[in-house]
Amino acid sequence: MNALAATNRNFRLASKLLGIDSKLAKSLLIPFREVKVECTIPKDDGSLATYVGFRIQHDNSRGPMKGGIRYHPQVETDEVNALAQLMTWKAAVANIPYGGAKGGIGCDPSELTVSELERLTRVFTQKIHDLIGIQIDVPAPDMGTGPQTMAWILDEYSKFHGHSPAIVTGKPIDLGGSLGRDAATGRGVLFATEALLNQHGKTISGQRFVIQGFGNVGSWAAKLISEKGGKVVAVSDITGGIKNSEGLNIPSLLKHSKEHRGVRGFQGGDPIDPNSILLQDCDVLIPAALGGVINRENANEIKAKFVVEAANHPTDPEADEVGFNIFSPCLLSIRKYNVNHCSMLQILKKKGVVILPDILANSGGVTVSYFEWVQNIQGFMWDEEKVNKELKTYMTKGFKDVKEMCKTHDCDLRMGAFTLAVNRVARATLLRGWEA
Ligand SMILES: NC(=O)C1=CN([C@@H]2O[C@H](COP(=O)(O)OP(=O)(O)OC[C@H]3O[C@@H](n4cnc5c(N)ncnc54)[C@H](O)[C@@H]3O)[C@@H](O)[C@H]2O)C=CC1
Ligand SMILES: O=C(O)CCC(=O)C(=O)O
Repeated sequence: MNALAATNRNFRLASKLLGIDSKLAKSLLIPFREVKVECTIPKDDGSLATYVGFRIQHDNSRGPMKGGIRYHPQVETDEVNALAQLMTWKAAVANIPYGGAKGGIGCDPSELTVSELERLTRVFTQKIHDLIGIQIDVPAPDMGTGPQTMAWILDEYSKFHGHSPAIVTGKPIDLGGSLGRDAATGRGVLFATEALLNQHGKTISGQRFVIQGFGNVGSWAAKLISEKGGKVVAVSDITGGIKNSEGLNIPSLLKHSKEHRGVRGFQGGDPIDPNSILLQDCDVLIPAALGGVINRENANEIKAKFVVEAANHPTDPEADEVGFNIFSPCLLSIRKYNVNHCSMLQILKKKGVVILPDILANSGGVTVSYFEWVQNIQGFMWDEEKVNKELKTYMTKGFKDVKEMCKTHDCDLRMGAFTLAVNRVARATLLRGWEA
């Protein structure tokens, strides 16, 4: 299922559970603004190249819109729309005062030089600078981007609007970035996983973890989990996969990955086909790369007991469902019975796999982005201990709030997170008098 259809499906299920009428549901679903820009830059060899950029702003009822900028060949309208909508729900689950947005450029950053990336980022910023703003829409890093990308956006934006550190988060510390933002999504994944395991009478230590993706999120999650005594038995990235049933030495793997730009060739384990990573034997599977990777083709073969969604929408609803589509009468006339009936058909659930959904599991990144924005606005820097302590408080509260919604609506964690989020955004929308 395409990313947008999948996200819309989760939204519709949640609004039915909440009893939201179709008029309000429509105004919650339709994006505020969708921008597509052509970015033409000179390449280092003197030729010209054009890349398509997007900024999609989904909702601002709870505050300025917030969300990352992704550089990846698969960036296109529906994907960015889905990611923007997920940001709205994620910020609401975390209970931070933001709406949702997402952006990106359809390009392969590994094929561009640093100076080409800088020119592309600056042209993209020139095209969207009047649509973003400290109280309007605040970008951040996502796949294929990082602190340097944010520094270029900050600099280009500041040429038009004066020095504006709060225009982006996830920027370098020297330009007003927050201590702890780099690690925040991975650290949030650790806190959320701890909360989940504790509910099941388990701790991080003693569990075997498999992680897909060894970039910002995957590598920090691996580091923090292994420091807590978790055994990371396999990881993969775009370059390859590596496995060691005794547990990989994560500090050595991090060093190798930095030096060789990927995990391939690491000597502390056996190489595996990266396409087999999700099927490796483990207790906790952490997809931390692309969307839609757990799908009806592989869901039956997943051996993990827990899936912690560090990536955005890694689980295709077709992995949750068999012969179940969003137009089925079962969903159109949904009642609690029908949701349970439909969930009976879910592959992963039938296997007893517990899924910690993305909008909760990876909300640590945007939460510390919020702390960064607050620090910039106040002109006062927090120490890292305070950042990490506050992050733990937010992640633990998010988990508790989601569990309460699960109890109220007798639903799984994904629907618990969606009902929590949609309810909060719906309340803000109604209070503002924005119902369509
Ligand atoms: N950076 C952040 O703060 C946040 C990121 N996320 C999500 O986490 C996921 C990862 O993002 P980042 O770590 O920031 O990106 P990144 O660009 O730092 O790392 C991406 C990783 O995925 C790997 N990868 C790409 N294609 C792959 C494939 N086909 N198979 C295996 N590995 C593959 C890359 O080699 C790299 O290791 C994305 O879904 C992103 O939207 C979610 C919340 C916040
Ligand atoms: O830090 C942020 O503002 C957004 C991070 C992001 O893009 C995400 O959570 O998917």
